[in-house]
Amino acid sequence: MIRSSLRQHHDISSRIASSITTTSGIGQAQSSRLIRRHITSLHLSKSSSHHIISTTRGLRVYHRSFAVFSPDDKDDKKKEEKKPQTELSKDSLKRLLEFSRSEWKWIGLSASTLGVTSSITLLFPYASGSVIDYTITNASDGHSPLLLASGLFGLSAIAGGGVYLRSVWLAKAGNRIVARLKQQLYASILRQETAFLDQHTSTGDLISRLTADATLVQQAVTSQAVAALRSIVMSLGSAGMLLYTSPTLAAVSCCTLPPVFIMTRQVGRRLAEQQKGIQELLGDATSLAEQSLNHVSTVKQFVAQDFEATRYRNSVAAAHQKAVDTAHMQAQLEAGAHIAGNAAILGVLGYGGTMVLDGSISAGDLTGFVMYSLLLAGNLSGLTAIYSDLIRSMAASKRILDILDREPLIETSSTASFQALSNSKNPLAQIEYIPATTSNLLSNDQAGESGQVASTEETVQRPQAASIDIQGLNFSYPSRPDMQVMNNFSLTIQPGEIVALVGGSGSGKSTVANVLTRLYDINDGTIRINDTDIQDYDPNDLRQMVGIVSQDPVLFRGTIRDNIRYGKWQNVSDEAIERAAKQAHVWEFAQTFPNGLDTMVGPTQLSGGQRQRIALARVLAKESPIIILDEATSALDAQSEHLVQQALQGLFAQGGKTIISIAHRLSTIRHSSRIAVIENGTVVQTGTFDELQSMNGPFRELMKTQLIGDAS
Ligand SMILES: Nc1ncnc2c1ncn2[C@@H]1O[C@H](COP(=O)(O)OP(=O)(O)OP(=O)(O)O)[C@@H](O)[C@H]1O
Repeated sequence: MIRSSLRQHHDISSRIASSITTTSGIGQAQSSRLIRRHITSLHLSKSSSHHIISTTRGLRVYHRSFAVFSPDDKDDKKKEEKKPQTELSKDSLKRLLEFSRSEWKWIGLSASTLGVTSSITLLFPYASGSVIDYTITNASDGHSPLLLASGLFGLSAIAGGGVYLRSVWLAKAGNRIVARLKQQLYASILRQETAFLDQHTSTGDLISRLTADATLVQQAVTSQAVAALRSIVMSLGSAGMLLYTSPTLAAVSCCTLPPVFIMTRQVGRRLAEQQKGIQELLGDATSLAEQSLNHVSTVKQFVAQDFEATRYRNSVAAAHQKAVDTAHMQAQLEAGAHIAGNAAILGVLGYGGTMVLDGSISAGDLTGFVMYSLLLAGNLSGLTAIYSDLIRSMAASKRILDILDREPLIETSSTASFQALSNSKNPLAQIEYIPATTSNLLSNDQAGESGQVASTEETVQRPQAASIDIQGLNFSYPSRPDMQVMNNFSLTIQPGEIVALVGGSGSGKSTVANVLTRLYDINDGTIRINDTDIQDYDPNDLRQMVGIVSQDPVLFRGTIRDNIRYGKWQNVSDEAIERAAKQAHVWEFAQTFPNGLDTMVGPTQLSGGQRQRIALARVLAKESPIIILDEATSALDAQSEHLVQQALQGLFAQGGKTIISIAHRLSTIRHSSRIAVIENGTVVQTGTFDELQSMNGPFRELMKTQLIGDAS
C-alpha cells in the first residue's frame, strides 16, 4: 500500500518540482520523472548516498554549489562567487549564440520579418498626421483619408503575415534550441563522475536546471531576443522619424532619456542579484519536496509530515517573499520608465502646442510626433523590462552551460548514441538507441597496452575469468578528503577465485567496488585487472567487465525482462534472459504474475528479495568476468538464499567468473576460496574459512560479534 502510494508521490514530486519553478513545454512531467529516476539512481550506490544537511534558521539549505576538484576550477569558482552575475554576461551570451548556431537560419528569418512589420508600424503615425492635416486644411494633395486607410489596411495584412511567420519560425527555433539544451545537459549530467554528482546532495538542483532554467533560456533565445530586436528597431525608427518631423521637439523629448538609462542600469544590477537568489531558493524548495516525497514512508513512520510540510512552507515562503521584493524593484523600474516616457510626451505636447500656434509645425505633424514619442517611450520601457529578463535568462543559461561544458574528470568513451545525440541536427526527431558494443570482454592477451580493444559484439567469446591485483591502495572520498577510507589496501585475486570481504560496518568493503569500477579515482596505489592498470581501460569497458549486485538494488520502471537486460538491450537474447532468470530464481515468482517476465515493475513494486533476484539475473545476463556481490542475498529468506547460492556455485563451477562477495552472513562466505578481513581500509587477515576459524585473530573476533548468529 505504502509502496504503491510512493509511486504516486514520485509523480506528485515531479509536479511540485515543475510547479514551483517556471514550467513550460510538452511532456515536462514525463521528462522530470525520467530525469529524477536516473539521476537518483546515479546516487544510489551506497557510497554516494551520504547526504550532507546543514540547517540555517530553520530552513534546510543544501550544499548546492558545484564543487569542482581541480585547484584551477576552485579558483574559478571563488572568482565567480566574488562576482555575481548582475550584468548581461558577454561570455554566456556568446556561448549561447554558439549553441544556437544551427537555428540561426530560423531566427534570422523571423528577425527579417521585423524589418517589414516595423516599417509598416512606423508608417501609421505619419499617415495619421497626414489625415489630420487633410481634414483641417482640406488640402487635396492626394492623401485622402479613405485612400490612406485602404493602403494602410493592405500593409497591415502584410504585417499580419509577417507576424504569423515570425511566431512560427521563432517557436521552431526556440523549441529546437531548448530541446537540444535539455537533451545534451541531461546526457552531460549522466556522464559526470560520481564525485561531482555527490556534491548535489539532492537531485532538485539538477532538475531545476533541466526545467526552470531551460525554460528561461528558451524565452531568452526566442521571445526576448526578438522583442529586444523589435524594440531596438522601433526605437531607432521612431527616433529617426522624430528627428525628421521636428528636430527641436526631438531635443525636448530626448531630455528624459539619460535618467531612464541610468535608472535601468542601477536597478537592473540589483534585480539580477535578486533573481539569482530566487532561483536558488526555488531550487532548495524543490530539493526539500524531492527528498521527503522520495522517502515518504520514512517521513510517516517518524510522524514528521508536519515538520516536513513546515520546512517546505518556509522554504517556499522565503523564495516567494524574495520574488515579491524583486517585483517591487522591477515595478519601480517599469514605473520610472513609464513616468519618464509620459514626461517626454507632456513636454512634447506643451512645447509642440506652442509651435503649432506660432505656425512652425502643423497639427498633423504634432500628432504624428506624439505618436512617434509614444512608440519610442513604449519601446524604451519595453527594453528595460527585456533587459532585466535577459539578465535572468543569462544567469540560467550559465547554470546550464556550466554543466554542459564541464569535462568529466573520469572521461568515458562516447557511444554511437551519444554522438548521435550531440550531432543531431534536428533535436525534435526521434533517434534510435544504439547500445554500446561489448569491447570489454577481455582475456589476458586481448588487453593491449592501452587496454583498448576493438568492438567485437558479434564475435564475442564467453568471458575469461579475470585476475584482480590491488596494491598499496589509499583512497578518500573527494567530498571528505580528510577521511582516509582505504589505507595501504592490498589484495590479489586469481582468475576464478571467490573471495569474501568481511569486516565491520564502514571498514571500506563497498568502497573496493567503487574504486574497482572507477566510480572514484584512487589517490595512491594501483589496481590491475588482467595485468592492465584500470586507468588504462576506458571506464565504460571496465564497468562492462564488472557486474555488481548491491544490497538495495535499483529496478527501473519497465518489465522484469527489461530490467534483466538493462544496459545490454538488444545485445542479449530472450533465451539468455530466461536462462539468467532461472539461475537467479526470478523465474519462479515471475511465473506467478499473469504476464510472467513481461510484468511491469517499478522501483518499489516488488519485495526486497525479489528485487535482489532480478538484480542478480541482470548481472548474470551481463556476462561480465568479474562479479561483486555486495550483500546481494541479504534480503532473501533462508531457502531462497540457499537456492541462489547453489545456482551461483553451479555457475562458478563452470568457470569464467571471478567473484568478490561482500557479506556478513556466514552462509554466504563459507564456500569462498578465500576470505579477506578488512579493518579501517586495510586487509588484516586472509585465508580459507577453516584456516581463519582455527586461529586467533580478527576473523575469530568478527565471528564472535557479527557472524556468530548465523553460524548457529
Ligand atoms: N560517497 C561517499 N562520500 C563520502 N564518504 C563515503 C562515501 N561512501 C562511503 N563513505 C564512507 O566511507 C567509509 C567506508 O564505507 P563503505 O561503504 O565502503 O563501508 P562498508 O565496509 O561497505 O560498510 P557496511 O558494511 O556498513 O556496508 C565509511 O566511513 C563511509 O561513511
